[in-house]
Amino acid sequence: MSFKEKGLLVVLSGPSGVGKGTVCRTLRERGTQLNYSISATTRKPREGEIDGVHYFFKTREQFQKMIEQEKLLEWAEYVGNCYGTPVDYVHKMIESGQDVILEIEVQGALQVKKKFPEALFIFLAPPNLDELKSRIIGRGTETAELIESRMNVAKSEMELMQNYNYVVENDQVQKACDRIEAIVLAEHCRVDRLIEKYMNKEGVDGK
Ligand SMILES: Nc1nc2c(ncn2[C@@H]2O[C@H](COP(=O)(O)OP(=O)(O)O)[C@@H](O)[C@H]2O)c(=O)[nH]1
Ligand SMILES: Nc1ncnc2c1ncn2[C@@H]1O[C@H](COP(=O)(O)OP(=O)(O)O)[C@@H](O)[C@H]1O
Repeated sequence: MSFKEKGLLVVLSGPSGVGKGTVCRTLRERGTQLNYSISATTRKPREGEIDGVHYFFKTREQFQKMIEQEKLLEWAEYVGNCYGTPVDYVHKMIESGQDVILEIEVQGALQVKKKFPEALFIFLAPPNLDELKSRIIGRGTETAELIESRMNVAKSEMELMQNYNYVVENDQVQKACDRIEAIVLAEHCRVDRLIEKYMNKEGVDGK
């Protein structure tokens, strides 16, 4: 009989343009054992984005229905569009012992904290705000007006980092990924996570 352990829910958030998408993609390329939740959004697809791969693209009405039917673990309106995490995927993975990572903005992360206080909250921080702006401009996906909106949101988002367990600076992508992998590994070894697993009668007594 083997010991049972639930999967870990990792919430990675931080301001737009800090590099969340890049870091998640790099973790995936490295083969890090994390499952990536695909969010629903009312945002229009960018060039190259595929429905069901990058996001589940929804109309406002469809998104509203998902909220009413309690299909979202959390959701938030961000710079004029709605984004939310489908709850079923997260539960299925965690219950079957697999880790899940959510790449979401800060308001949604705070909602997850209320529902899943045992999740691991990591705030990805830019080296400074000038660098953040350069990254958003460099990505070339936003108009000048949207860049300003995202920068204004970013400044208030930075103040919410105190709600997180860890802050990881994304100065260099590979270093940021090393830090995240180390944090996730350490989290798996925490006594308060493992005590139930090892002290569970079924697990201890079973041969
Ligand atoms: N709360 C919440 N935020 C999300 C979700 N999916 C994506 N986001 C966040 O929404 C923000 C905007 O996403 P997007 O338009 O794809 O732009 P980008 O991530 O800045 O390239 C980012 O901060 C994402 O992390 C979600 O399911 N819930
Ligand atoms: N550590 C880094 N150093 C320099 N540029 C970076 C770094 N991380 C990400 N970038 C660049 O910054 C831009 C925004 O990154 P992205 O992953 O889209 O951010 P987010 O998902 O947080 O909005 C992209 O052009 C990306 O290539």
